[in-house]
Amino acid sequence: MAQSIDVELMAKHGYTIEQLMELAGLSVAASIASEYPKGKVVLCIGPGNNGGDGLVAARHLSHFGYQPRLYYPVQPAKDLYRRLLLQCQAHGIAMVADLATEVKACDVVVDAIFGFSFKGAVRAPFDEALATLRAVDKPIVSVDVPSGWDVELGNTLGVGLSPDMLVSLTVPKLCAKLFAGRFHYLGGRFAPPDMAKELAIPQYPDSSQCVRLL
Ligand SMILES: NC(=O)C1=CN([C@@H]2O[C@H](COP(=O)(O)OP(=O)(O)OC[C@H]3O[C@@H](n4cnc5c(N)ncnc54)[C@H](O)[C@@H]3O)[C@@H](O)[C@H]2O)[C@@H](O)CC1
Ligand SMILES: [K+]
Repeated sequence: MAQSIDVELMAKHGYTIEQLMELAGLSVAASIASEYPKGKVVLCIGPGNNGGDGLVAARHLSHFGYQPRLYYPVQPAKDLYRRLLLQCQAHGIAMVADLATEVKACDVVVDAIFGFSFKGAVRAPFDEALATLRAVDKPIVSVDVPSGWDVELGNTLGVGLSPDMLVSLTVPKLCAKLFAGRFHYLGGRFAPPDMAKELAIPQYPDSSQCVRLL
C-alpha cells in the first residue's frame, strides 16, 4: 500500500525519488521546528530511503538554526545518498561515531533508520543503535515509521522505538494507529488533487510543509 503510493507518484505523476525525498525531509525539519526549540539534534540515518529523508532533514534543520549531527554507520555507495551526505558536509554537519555519548548531549533525536521496508530481525549495527535509542531520555522524532516497527502491525518484535513525535509521509501508515507519543504530523506534501482526495489527505495550512494530526 505505502509502496504503491510512491510508485504512483513516480511512474504516473512524473516525480523523481530525489524530489519526493527533498520534500519529505523538508517536512520532517518543518515538523521539528513546529514543536522543539532550536538546539542540538542527532539524526540516526539508516541504509535506505528513510535514511535519505533524514539526510535531507539534517540540511534543512541547519538552515533553520538547529545544530544537527549525523550518526550514519552504514553508508551505501548509491549516488543519491552520497550527494546528500556531501551536501550535509558542505553545511558543516559533523558525523558522530558513538551514539550513546551523543544522545546524552543532544536535545532531540531523529530516527531515520528504517521506514516501510523494514523486515525481520534487526541486523548489526542497528540492533545496538535501537537498544541505545530505546533507553534514551530525549524526545525521539520518527520519520514515517518508528524504527523496528512493522509498517502495518507495529512493534510486534518488541525492539521498536517509542517516539515523542511521528512524522508520517504522504499518508499515515497503518501502524500509526498504535503511536502513543505527543505529536503526530503529516508531511511529504506532494499528492496531486485527485490523489489527495482519494487518500483523504488533510488540508495543509497555507504554505506549510506539514500538518499536525494530533
Ligand atoms: N511517498 C513516500 O511515502 C516517500 C517515502 N520515502 C521514504 O522511503 C522510506 C522507505 O524506503 P526504503 O524502501 O528504501 O526502505 P527503508 O528505508 O524503510 O529500509 C530499507 C533498508 O533497511 C534495511 N533493512 C530492512 N530490514 C532490516 C533489518 N531487519 N535489519 C537491518 N537492516 C534492515 C534494508 O536492507 C534497506 O537497506 C519510507 O518509509 C519513507 O521514509 C521518501 O524518501 C520519499 C517519499
Ligand atoms: K524511522
